[in-house]
Amino acid sequence: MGSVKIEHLNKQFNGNTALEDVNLEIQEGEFFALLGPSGCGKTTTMRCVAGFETPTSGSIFIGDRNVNQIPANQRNCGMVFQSYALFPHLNVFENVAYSLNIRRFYEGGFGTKLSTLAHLLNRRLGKVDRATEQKVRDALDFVELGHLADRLPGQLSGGQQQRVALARALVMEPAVLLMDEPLSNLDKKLRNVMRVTIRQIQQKVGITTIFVTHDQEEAMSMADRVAVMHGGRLVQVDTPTALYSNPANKFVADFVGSSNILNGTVKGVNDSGETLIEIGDNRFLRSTYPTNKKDVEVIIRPESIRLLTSEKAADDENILDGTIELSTYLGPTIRYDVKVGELRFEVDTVFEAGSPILPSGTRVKLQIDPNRVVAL
Ligand SMILES: Nc1ncnc2c1ncn2[C@@H]1O[C@H](COP(=O)(O)OP(=O)(O)OP(=O)(O)O)[C@@H](O)[C@H]1O
Repeated sequence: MGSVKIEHLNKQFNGNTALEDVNLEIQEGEFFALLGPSGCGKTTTMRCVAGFETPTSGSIFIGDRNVNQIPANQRNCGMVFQSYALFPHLNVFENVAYSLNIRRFYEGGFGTKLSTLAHLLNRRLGKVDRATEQKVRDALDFVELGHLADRLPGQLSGGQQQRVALARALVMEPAVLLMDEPLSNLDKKLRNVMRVTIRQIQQKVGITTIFVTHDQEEAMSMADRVAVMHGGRLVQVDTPTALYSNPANKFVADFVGSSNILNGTVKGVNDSGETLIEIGDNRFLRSTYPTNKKDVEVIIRPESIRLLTSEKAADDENILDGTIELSTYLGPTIRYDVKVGELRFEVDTVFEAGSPILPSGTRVKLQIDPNRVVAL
């Protein structure tokens, strides 16, 4: 069983809190991302699961088993790191075979220990018997590196090295795969390719995976569910779509995608049950988002705003008059910075070939769907 449960996990380093009451349940086969800025506790959470860090308090279960007292090498977790951590003097095949040999050493009887040690002394730890050779070949074929089995890591690209690291973790058939910023050393294009590769491999194997990243795009595009962390605490655990459309607070809204965040005052509820919010400058927005607060933070995604150039647009609370201050061409989209009185909005529109990019100074109207106005 590869499910993971974390209960009331706390971790302090020299009296400083790194994790505070972290509670998580990760389902078997789930691809789960831990997302947050540097220092928020992602790696510490993962290291506690792996057994490299001892919790100050709290419990960790892998399947039904409480693993608090179980050493790292018996937790059946596969690890993939940012740095690949391959042995430079062993070829690809030997690197993948390494962990199998180590297990053989620990689990084998005296004779096996002796023969594995002999390999070690000969610096031929990668050599395996026929029974395990097939496993290594299968793992390499799985990550499509069978043809490079004889290469040294230094003769591979970053993406290929990371696939070797993945094969080395998977060959052990772990219950849980733990990946700590595995794509951070790769350039953007390769990162995008590797996201798809890792996700496809994970789905094929069906292995429970915990993936640590500070890159929201990475987490959102790969994971079934994402836990957003901040200051050692879990802020929100949700599917990528729910995180994006219903952020629990300003931190999540800001960290996951870009947002227009305004201070608002709730003025009442109209006949349709919509909340009427004053956003300053005697301007109002209607929101279908229920709130019982008076002072709220209004969150609107840049792509939730329609930019109208027609003077004829009907007057409505949710149509604001503004002026374009800056137009930025981003390839598939155009980002407009629009001034509305003292307020500023970022608006994303889809770029259509042949249609003009509106220049600074253009008078526009911003139409905001009440369903897309989040009030927190
Ligand atoms: N071995 C350690 N000794 C002391 N403090 C530590 C140790 N490991 C982590 N910390 C502290 O615990 C906090 C959480 O660190 P952690 O590495 O888990 O964060 P992170 O979210 O993974 O950050 P990053 O994305 O930069 O790796 C940080 O304040 C860090 O300085």
